[in-house]
Amino acid sequence: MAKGSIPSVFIDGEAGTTGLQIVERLQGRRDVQLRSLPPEQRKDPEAKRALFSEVDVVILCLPDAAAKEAAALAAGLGSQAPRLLDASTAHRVNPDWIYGVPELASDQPAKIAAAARVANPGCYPTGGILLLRPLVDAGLLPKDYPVTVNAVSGYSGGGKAMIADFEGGGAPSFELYGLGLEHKHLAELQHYTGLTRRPIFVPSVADFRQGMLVSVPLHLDLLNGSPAPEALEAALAEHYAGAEYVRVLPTAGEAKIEPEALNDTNLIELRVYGNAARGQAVLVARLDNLGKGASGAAVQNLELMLGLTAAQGLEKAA
Ligand SMILES: NC(=O)C1=CN([C@@H]2O[C@H](COP(=O)(O)OP(=O)(O)OC[C@H]3O[C@@H](n4cnc5c(N)ncnc54)[C@H](OP(=O)(O)O)[C@@H]3O)[C@@H](O)[C@H]2O)C=CC1
Ligand SMILES: CC(=O)N[C@@H](CCC(=O)OP(=O)(O)O)C(=O)O
Repeated sequence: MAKGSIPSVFIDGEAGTTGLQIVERLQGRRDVQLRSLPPEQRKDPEAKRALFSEVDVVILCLPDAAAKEAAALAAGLGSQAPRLLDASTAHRVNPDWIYGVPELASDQPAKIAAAARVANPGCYPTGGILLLRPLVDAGLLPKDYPVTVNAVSGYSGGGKAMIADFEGGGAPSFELYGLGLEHKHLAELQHYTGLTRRPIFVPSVADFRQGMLVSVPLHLDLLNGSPAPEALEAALAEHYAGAEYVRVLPTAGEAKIEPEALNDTNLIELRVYGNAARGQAVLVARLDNLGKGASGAAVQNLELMLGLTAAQGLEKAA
């Protein structure tokens, strides 16, 4: 039950890249009351503790260490504790938290709706998991398939520091990274796809602010039943039938795709590029790293947690 007549939300880290975009998405909604701390108190634990006890949900948009501190602070409030929605990497494979990908399985929305603690997914895993999990569940992709996930992100994915680097001219126009093969998203990527073999993940960042492509090359003869590319597309389409924000689209003969088309939306598009004669395919997800990859997903989860509808949110306050 809400602490007031309209559910209240505090965004801890509202001055950061993800936090600001959630504020933008929630501002003016009549069905949510946004609470805030004065800038000089935004890192003050006492001020946070007082506000945490007054609100229904705290959205954590903080670095991992600060997110863990905030979660501990909330836990210390006992029955006054707010529900938490954490945008950081800190709790994504923690069994005490519910993973905030509503499209993961048919019972996931209900789990998110009932959860006291929800971990918003990472931007790259959102693409990788939505591409791969239905193929694993359908028995097409063997769980021990040697999966490689390649991806490119806009530089806002690196938060305020990376934005300053790129916009200040201090960054290269394109760069591969994560080449130590220990990227922080690997744990959730493997856990929620159900893969038993650790995937190889090769992220990259380029000189555009926002947008993302995640791609997975596949050798079709190594999949169960050597499916045609169309069978992979059909399995994805069947899994996401009715999913509001996921579109499974034909490639329509196109052999290229750019990353920015879904910016400022909460949509994700999934495509299967295939060459049946060569027995090869590439799965591609396109999303906004700050939309379905972060802030849009957070608002989608918040709506589930509070029983709000997206349509209500579109009616701005008079
Ligand atoms: N950018 C993206 O595409 C995505 C980011 N995320 C995750 O969201 C979280 C936030 O990232 P992002 O917004 O990009 O990062 P930013 O660096 O842009 O913002 C982080 C904000 O948190 C503030 N902060 C740090 N410590 C505290 C504290 N103890 N109390 C209150 N505020 C604090 C920072 O303040 P100050 O400026 O003073 O340091 C800053 O304003 C991270 O965990 C990130 O991994 C998740 C998905 C995508
Ligand atoms: C371009 C860039 O640096 N991207 C970030 C991921 C952004 C993100 O989604 O991070 P979390 O969801 O885990 O918080 C990175 O690779 O660390």
